[in-house]
Amino acid sequence: IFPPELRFAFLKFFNRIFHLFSTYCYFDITEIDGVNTNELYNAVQLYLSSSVSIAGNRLSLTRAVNSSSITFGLSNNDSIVDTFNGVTVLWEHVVTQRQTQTFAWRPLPEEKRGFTLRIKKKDKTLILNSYLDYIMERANEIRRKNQDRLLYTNSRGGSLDSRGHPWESVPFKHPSTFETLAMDPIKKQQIMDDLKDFAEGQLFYQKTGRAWKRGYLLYGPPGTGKSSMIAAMANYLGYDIYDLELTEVHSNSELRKLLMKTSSKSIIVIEDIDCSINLTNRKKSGGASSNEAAKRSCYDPETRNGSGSGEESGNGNTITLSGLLNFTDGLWSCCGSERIFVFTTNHIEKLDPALLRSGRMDMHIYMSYCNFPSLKILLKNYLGYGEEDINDDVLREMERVVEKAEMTPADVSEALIKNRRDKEKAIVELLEDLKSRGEINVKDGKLRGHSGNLTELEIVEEEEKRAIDSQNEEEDNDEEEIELEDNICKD
Ligand SMILES: Nc1ncnc2c1ncn2[C@@H]1O[C@H](COP(=O)(O)OP(=O)(O)OP(=O)(O)O)[C@@H](O)[C@H]1O
Ligand SMILES: [Mg+2]
Repeated sequence: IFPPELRFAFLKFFNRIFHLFSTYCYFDITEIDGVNTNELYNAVQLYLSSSVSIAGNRLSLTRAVNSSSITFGLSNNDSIVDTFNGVTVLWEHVVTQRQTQTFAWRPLPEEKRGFTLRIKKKDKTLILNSYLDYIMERANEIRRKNQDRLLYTNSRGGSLDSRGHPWESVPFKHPSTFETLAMDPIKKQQIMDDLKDFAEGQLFYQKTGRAWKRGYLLYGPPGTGKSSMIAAMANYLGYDIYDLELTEVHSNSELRKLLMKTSSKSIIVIEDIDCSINLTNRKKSGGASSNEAAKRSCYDPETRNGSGSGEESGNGNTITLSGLLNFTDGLWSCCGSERIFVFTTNHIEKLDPALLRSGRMDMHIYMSYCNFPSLKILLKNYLGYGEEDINDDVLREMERVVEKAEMTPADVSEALIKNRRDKEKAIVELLEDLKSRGEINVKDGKLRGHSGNLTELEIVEEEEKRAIDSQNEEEDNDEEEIELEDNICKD
């Protein structure tokens, strides 16, 4: 009887009256917002999956790509009650059929899915924002926990994939953990505490005005567990790893782009930093002592202060140390947060002292040859033997010779794997091996501890001191060079 316009206006009016007097307000979170996927929808789905109990009558089960576990979800048109800060809310999963599409850039799913959140009007201002933030955070946490770590590499040499990403990823399933890592337990605990403080330190970093990042320099002979330590860190914190191949990066700006495309909660690794690129002669490159170079640097602010992005030309690879330091330390390092930088090297003395200066890399970790505490961890890992399972004399003998032998944990692991079927034989052969290597080292005077009376800690300190001394010398030379440059400029 009524014309449709009138009917529509009446319904609208009625709806308004209804909402005016209703004690609830409703929020729709649709799966697809226009043509884009709505991140909040996925987050809510994941978040609710942690609150839905398996006891429900009808649940939807999903297992995402790269995920190692199954998540439960609300099935169609089901609802669930949740509480946050003492406020109760209701979530409903709404699924309706989509009307047939006439034209679309991208085919949309046939079903229109969404969540409706019902909150009491009086609670809306109290919780809405913080509740949604909390959901996003929880969802990220669940995602990280469910998903296997990812290992990213830039080995494609600067080319981008179809989505414009310079990084290529593979699932990362390294079994190394701090438990299996053979090193001094006290040092290990310090590193674990440091990592934990970092991961939980958002407020601290905010309060102190520091960028939320941390740098570790791992150094020591090959086979002492530097790469294993990185894997253990990633497994401990649940972070992804970005393995940065510096030789594949052609300029400082490319390095910056790579950094911008890394996600937070990740470890950015540069392995063998001394070998991957010649970063030592940053100011001397191109013969800076010649007049011509000095003149050029006078007019080129980037070369002059050594801290600009300084894309130098000439050799094919124009990435510079200042570019790298900007990457880890400068303003660019702060785009994104919660990042850990790890550099590894076998020769700390070859590194530019600028990298070693205090504040650059927050922690310098020396991965040493196998000592007695690490040996005990390896025996436990590979043979399942605790101290009580090994003959006391054998154990004391091992303790006496292990440091002289200068065997890396990789060598010891090899020796133990070889005889893992016959544990007694493994112990005997390992002891023989340790003894014979120790004797050879003492005979050749190879052990610095014997010839120069230095302990391991002193050796480490000596190496770092030598590196920093050489930096001071270099700075003196640089000052002379700059004076020369200034004179040339004045002329
Ligand atoms: N500290 C350690 N604890 C447990 N296993 C270790 C340790 N160090 C080495 N290993 C064993 O030796 C193998 C090689 O170690 P890793 O690759 O971590 O050494 P690295 O220090 O990174 O060597 P490189 O300097 O050559 O890269 C590992 O697969 C691991 O099984
Ligand atoms: Mg390694």
